[in-house]
Amino acid sequence: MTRVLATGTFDILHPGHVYFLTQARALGDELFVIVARDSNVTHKPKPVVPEEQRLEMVDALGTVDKAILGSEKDMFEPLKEIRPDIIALGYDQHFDIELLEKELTKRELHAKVVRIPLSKKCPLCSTGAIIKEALKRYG
Ligand SMILES: Cc1cc2nc3c(=O)[nH]c(=O)nc-3n(C[C@H](O)[C@H](O)[C@H](O)COP(=O)(O)O)c2cc1C
Ligand SMILES: Nc1ncnc2c1ncn2[C@@H]1O[C@H](COP(=O)(O)OP(=O)(O)OP(=O)(O)O)[C@@H](O)[C@H]1O
Repeated sequence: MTRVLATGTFDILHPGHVYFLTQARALGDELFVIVARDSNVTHKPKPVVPEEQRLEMVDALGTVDKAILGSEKDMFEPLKEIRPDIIALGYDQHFDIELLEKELTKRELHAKVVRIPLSKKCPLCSTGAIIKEALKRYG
């Protein structure tokens, strides 16, 4: 069994997320997802949807075998239990593949890190774009 791990904020689900998770799932036999904690989303505006609700939506997707909320303190903590064979990174996730693999090896975790490309064009395949459109109409 090849276990794949995908991570992300997943604030306001859209087909880009479905594409990312479907591609990640296709890399192995089962897909685990770590949903980012509200307190850790500092690289962009805070999520509109609270973490428990983001988790509930991701966990309900057919492609996802198990979704959990990440650690608030240490991103490597949940990996000790999940022990993924492959980690799928999104096209815009700010991690360097080599550096991440080195940090994993240091902790005796031996996952291959793979980057999933951007999906083909779709009108609102970005949480930021959905929020902008909603503000234009209702703001
Ligand atoms: C291997 C790995 C483990 C992660 N573990 C956590 C975690 O435990 N808690 C958390 O809040 N974020 C964790 N993250 C970070 C986020 O889930 C997410 O990748 C990050 O916020 C950037 O993605 P985004 O642009 O979708 O928000 C982890 C990321 C990676 C690559
Ligand atoms: N259109 C897309 N194609 C492929 N992957 C995507 C797409 N949109 C999001 N993802 C991936 O899904 C994961 C979670 O995405 P995230 O929660 O950052 O949403 P987002 O729509 O990219 O947000 P924002 O628009 O605020 O940057 C990330 O790994 C991201 O790269």
